[in-house]
Amino acid sequence: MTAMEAKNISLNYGYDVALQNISFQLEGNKIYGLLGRNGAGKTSLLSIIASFRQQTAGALTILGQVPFENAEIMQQVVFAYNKNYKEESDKVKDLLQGIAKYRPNFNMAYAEHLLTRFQIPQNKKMKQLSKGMQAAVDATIGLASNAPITIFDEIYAGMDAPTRTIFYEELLKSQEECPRAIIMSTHLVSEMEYLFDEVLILHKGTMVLHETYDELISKGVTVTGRAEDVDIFVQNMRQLNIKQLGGTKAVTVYGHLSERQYQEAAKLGLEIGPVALQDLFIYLTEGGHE
Ligand SMILES: Nc1ncnc2c1ncn2[C@@H]1O[C@H](COP(=O)(O)OP(=O)(O)OP(=O)(O)O)[C@@H](O)[C@H]1O
Repeated sequence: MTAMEAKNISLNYGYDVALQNISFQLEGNKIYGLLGRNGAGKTSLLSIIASFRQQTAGALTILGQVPFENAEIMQQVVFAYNKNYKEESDKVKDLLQGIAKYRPNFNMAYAEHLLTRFQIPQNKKMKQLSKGMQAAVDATIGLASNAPITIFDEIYAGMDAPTRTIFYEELLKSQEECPRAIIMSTHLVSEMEYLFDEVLILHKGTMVLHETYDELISKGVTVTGRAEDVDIFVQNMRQLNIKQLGGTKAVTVYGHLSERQYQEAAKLGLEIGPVALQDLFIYLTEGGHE
């Protein structure tokens, strides 16, 4: 089922072009990783999906309808981002109760379970929580809303590693119980890649890639073995990453290996392993492939 469709979306801020001719579809039961370097346009795109902004050109539909100023559809989208709670005197539990009122699928029992796991005191005022704790409340709102389109815009950066791990665990569990389209923009590519069913890469306001995680990861391999043998094997290939430890070298290359290359690698005793999404991401957004 198509949960969202963008057709030739563009966004200008005055004379600045932030998004150019973006088209893609999201299905209702997948986790999407939205990657892009600083200023690529991720937040701009997510704000349009959440109806915080309107595109300059192009068409967007959510569950078959135009979302902008459409109250019914806006309830179906939750946009979790690092909100500024400096002035927020509401206690955590009151904030959640307020949100639950206009979110038809909000699961308060689950929200309470999440707050307990994140060790957030529910009776504290929002403005009295630390940045990381506020981010955990943003994550709680995003997960407990059970919205068909759930967006997390880089909310993880302020969370410490144990909190992020709890968030990832809960995200996967919650997606299994209540599948939806989840879009996560991130810079934490290597620690989050296992979450993604599909990956979208924005670069300078254009969508340079939208593929399943498995397709994307098959675009490269890592060749490991004796340094001299690896050097000869990869000499005519596009090298994305090189690591050397003593006489052993691991080189990540872009492209598929032929059957003959696999045989040659085996003869040389080279190990062929997967590519890290992070290496592909850096390569695809460095301009090296253009
Ligand atoms: N309110 C605004 N007014 C003018 N230009 C803006 C505005 N918001 C964003 N931009 C510009 O639009 C472009 C895309 O910004 P956006 O915030 O969408 O990128 P991003 O991919 O989310 O970046 P980051 O990873 O750094 O958060 C940038 O060139 C930015 O300077």
